[in-house]
Amino acid sequence: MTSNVGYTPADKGILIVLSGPSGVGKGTVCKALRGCAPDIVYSVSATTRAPRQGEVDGVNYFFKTREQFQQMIVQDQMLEWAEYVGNYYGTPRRFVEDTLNAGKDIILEIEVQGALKVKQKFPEGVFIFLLPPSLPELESRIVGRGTESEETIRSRMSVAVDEIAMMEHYDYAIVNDQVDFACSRIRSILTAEHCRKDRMVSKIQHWMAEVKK
Ligand SMILES: Nc1ncnc2c1ncn2[C@@H]1O[C@H](COP(=O)(O)OP(=O)(O)OP(=O)(O)O)[C@@H](O)[C@H]1O
Ligand SMILES: Nc1nc2c(ncn2[C@@H]2O[C@H](COP(=O)(O)O)[C@@H](O)[C@H]2O)c(=O)[nH]1
Repeated sequence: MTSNVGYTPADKGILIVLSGPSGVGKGTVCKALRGCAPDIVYSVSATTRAPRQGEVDGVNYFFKTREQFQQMIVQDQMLEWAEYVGNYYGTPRRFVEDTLNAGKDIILEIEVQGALKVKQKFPEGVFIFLLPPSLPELESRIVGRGTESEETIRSRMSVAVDEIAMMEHYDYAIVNDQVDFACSRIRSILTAEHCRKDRMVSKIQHWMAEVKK
């Protein structure tokens, strides 16, 4: 018999974490998911990194100074946070909790250190790791995006190998060969996760209690 310990009650949303090395296509896949899975809510992270061209505060990230970011940590506003290649990144806690409590699924696009912290708090979450078809293809995607300096690309590529080694802590791994395939695999995972009997237990227990009344 499997235990339902740690599983989200059926009336709560599912927390999905999407990680993968820089340039693998997390942002691109999430953007495509917005079109094909409009019910999923997206968590907007806070960061001390400077905005890239076209990035909008409050949409892509909440852009913060280091002082503001530290203040958010001290005030317990972060579900998790991590330092990645010289900048801080973190997930505002309240929005995630409110979304799950409202019964909606939410996706966090975050790196591996933060993902492990989330896993401690939400072991019932669904942890998905996005892989590149190869390391040369990963490098060519970061370079091709044209947003990073050569030095930053080198740093991100060297972290990438260690990040991929952390894949064992995730529930699913998807190769982002084509964006639409990656999206449909994520949707399939989510459909299956919604059907896990463990997630249904609290609902069934409620029905049983009603019948016994
Ligand atoms: N399946 C794919 N095939 C080819 N190119 C892709 C694919 N997915 C994403 N890309 C391209 O790779 C580059 C990096 O994608 P994206 O910015 O989404 O990566 P990311 O994982 O979010 O990176 P970061 O962690 O640095 O923010 C972009 O130029 C994007 O268009
Ligand atoms: N631990 C967290 N990691 C985050 C968060 N938001 C984004 N990220 C990850 O940081 C790197 C770099 O992002 P970039 O936008 O500078 O390319 C990437 O792996 C993101 O997934 C967060 O809130 N917490």
